[in-house]
Amino acid sequence: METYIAALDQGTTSSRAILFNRAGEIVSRAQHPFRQIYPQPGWVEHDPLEIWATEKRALAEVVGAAHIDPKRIAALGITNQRETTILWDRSTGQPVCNAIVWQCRRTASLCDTLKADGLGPLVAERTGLLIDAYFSGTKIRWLLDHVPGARERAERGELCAGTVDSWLIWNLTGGAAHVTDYSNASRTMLFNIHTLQWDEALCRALGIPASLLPEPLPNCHLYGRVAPDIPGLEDLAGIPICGSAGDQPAALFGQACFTPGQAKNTYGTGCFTLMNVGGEPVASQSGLVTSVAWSLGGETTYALEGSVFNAGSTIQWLRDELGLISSAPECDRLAESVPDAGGVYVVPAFTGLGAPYWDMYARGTIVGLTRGTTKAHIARAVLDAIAFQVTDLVQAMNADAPCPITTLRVDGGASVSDIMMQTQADLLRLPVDRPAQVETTAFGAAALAGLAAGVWGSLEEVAALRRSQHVFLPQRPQAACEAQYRLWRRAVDRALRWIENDV
Ligand SMILES: Nc1ncnc2c1ncn2[C@@H]1O[C@H](COP(=O)(O)OP(=O)(O)O)[C@@H](O)[C@H]1O
Ligand SMILES: O=P(O)(O)OC[C@H](O)CO
Repeated sequence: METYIAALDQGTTSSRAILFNRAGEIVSRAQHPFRQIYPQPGWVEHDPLEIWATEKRALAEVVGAAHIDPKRIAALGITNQRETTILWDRSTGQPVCNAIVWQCRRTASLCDTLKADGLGPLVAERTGLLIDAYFSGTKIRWLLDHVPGARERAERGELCAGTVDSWLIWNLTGGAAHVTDYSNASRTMLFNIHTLQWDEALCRALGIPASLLPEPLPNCHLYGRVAPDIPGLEDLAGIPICGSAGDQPAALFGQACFTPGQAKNTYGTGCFTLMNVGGEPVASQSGLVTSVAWSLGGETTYALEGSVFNAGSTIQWLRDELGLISSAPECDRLAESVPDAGGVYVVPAFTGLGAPYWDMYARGTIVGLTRGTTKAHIARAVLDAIAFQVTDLVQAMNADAPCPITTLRVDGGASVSDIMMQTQADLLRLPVDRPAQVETTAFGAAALAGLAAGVWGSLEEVAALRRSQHVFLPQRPQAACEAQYRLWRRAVDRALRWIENDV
């Protein structure tokens, strides 16, 4: 009889659920977008109750659509937008305010203070990160400082803090489990990636009581079971929740990058290039960070990572704010209608720039406009910008890693764009390998849960499920690509340090 594995993929712009069978095929899927809340320039929030409601609905729908006996679901895996921070009441389960999203820059000045206080080297050594508003630590601190009564309630042990994995597992287990996995924990700036525990010195430096934090656990682990009384999920009661990872390490896992040196890039709201660097963290000299990718069977695998804050979100901006396109695929069609961007460069530093620049004060810019610039050139420049940013990451990674990347595996919503994938291969001078199944993030979570539940017996079995759909090879002359890349770097210079004070 067929066995199924359910995965929740809680992304920045939508909540998804996917049901996989043992062959790793999608049996059913459901997806619900939710509100992006921008209370001030540079600030981004989500409503935690909306995240839970949309994820719960998606899960109920995938099971309903598959017309299967829910008892055939062997395991539930969770994957999530990382760093986004939620604070909630331990007894009522009610969030104390909106979630602060990973892209939010509100703690930029606090980060400057921590840097000025000389905390940078300790953060790098213990957590593998650098000090930036991106990571959860300063977001928790901000909530404790700004939500009335929060610090007192936290000190009395009345509140829970967590990233979205913690929030979902808490809700799915009816409040029985306040946990996180090592990959998510390692994005907080509070987690020691060597000892796999919360770091007391960093918690103290940020003024965060340890009682607030979830229990950090490995990625294949029985975190809890679906509670019996969740409206809409009654049929799923008792299903073990036994796989969890942040969406980027989950994609690395789902892409079967199990050998050190293998790398992937995910083209979603942002872009995230991760390389499996094996059992020891790598200290980056090039503006990358190191996080726990996963920990299975007592063995921890680390990933070198470059994160770009705005990628697919730039296509959404063309659609929603500028009204230049009515859908993301239309961006491809427009871009394909011109031979190149006509000298236009878009730097989508809407919320600053992440790796390798790490400039919280950069802002977006468009340069190279002429009277002949059309919206097709802008669309093309946006797709180019995404590929340029990934080129920045791969170059940094090649400088840090023991051996250079030989193939880039790709996935994520925007990886369906052929024109962008071709541009990527041209710029990198590398094969860009897109799998048949681009839902690698959800599959990674399902694979972790399926391994824990014994649906799959080994990493080799999981790796055998991956198929390439298309491998893009470099086509354009190298000299032209290099000239274009040099202009990109010049455009980035124009965007850096655009605003000087706190956002
Ligand atoms: N045909 C397309 N061409 C280019 N980009 C696309 C296309 N379809 C979707 N996208 C982009 O993919 C992104 C969504 O990817 P997804 O992996 O679902 O993101 P997330 O997990 O961050 O919510 C959106 O930002 C959207 O602009
Ligand atoms: O929601 P995504 O796929 O853009 O991923 C968000 C990242 O995890 C943020 O670090």
